[in-house]
Amino acid sequence: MNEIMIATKNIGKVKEFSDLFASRGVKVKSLVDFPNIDDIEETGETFVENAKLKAEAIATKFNIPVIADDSGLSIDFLDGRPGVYSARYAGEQKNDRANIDKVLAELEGVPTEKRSARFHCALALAIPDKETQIVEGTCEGRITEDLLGENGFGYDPIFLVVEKGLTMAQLSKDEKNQISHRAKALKKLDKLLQEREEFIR
Ligand SMILES: O=c1[nH]c(=O)c2ncn([C@@H]3O[C@H](COP(=O)(O)OP(=O)(O)OP(=O)(O)O)[C@@H](O)[C@H]3O)c2[nH]1
Ligand SMILES: [Mg+2]
Repeated sequence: MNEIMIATKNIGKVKEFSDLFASRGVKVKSLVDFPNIDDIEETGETFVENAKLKAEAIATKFNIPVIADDSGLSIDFLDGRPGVYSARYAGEQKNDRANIDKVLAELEGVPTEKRSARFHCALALAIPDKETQIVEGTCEGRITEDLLGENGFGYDPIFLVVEKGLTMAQLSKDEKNQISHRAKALKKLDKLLQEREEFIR
């Protein structure tokens, strides 16, 4: 395999997948190059359901193997929210800063030990006429009280990676790509891709 389509319009994800796949010698294409394709409605209740429906819709449309990523942040104090609504938590405009502000407002006054959270990533690999394969990865952390760092995307500036003492946005892209929910899920997908190489050529 030397090229893979990722069913996403999220530039942050595209950049991370490009870096993650570069070390595997695989070029990443995405829906950013196909702006006329409508967003696929995320009607699932779980990351897995949404990843599956995005991957299968685009694999059918293009008749090629496709990976989709459905991911988000689950905060324990908020009973797992924003969860599958992470991208649109503060509204349909999908504004990272507005999403962060909403989370920080909801956690105002909540003490450090109650600010635990984790990122989830479900990846679905859909290959026309084959059964869709699913893998998942998580990354544990804690929500800070202020934004710190410029790297990454989404909620990275308020997600403290406790063992590093830094937010995800303070890590370099290589550091994030060693520990992130996405990187962990992709490692699992690697195994599947190796096993299923014959399907992808
Ligand atoms: O700080 C973060 N670091 C991450 O590593 C990360 N991964 C996911 N997220 C959040 O979860 C939403 C995904 O929602 P999502 O899977 O529906 O994607 P999306 O709607 O942005 O694009 P698409 O792939 O659906 O086209 C994103 O927008 C972000 O808010 C992250 N935040
Ligand atoms: Mg989405």
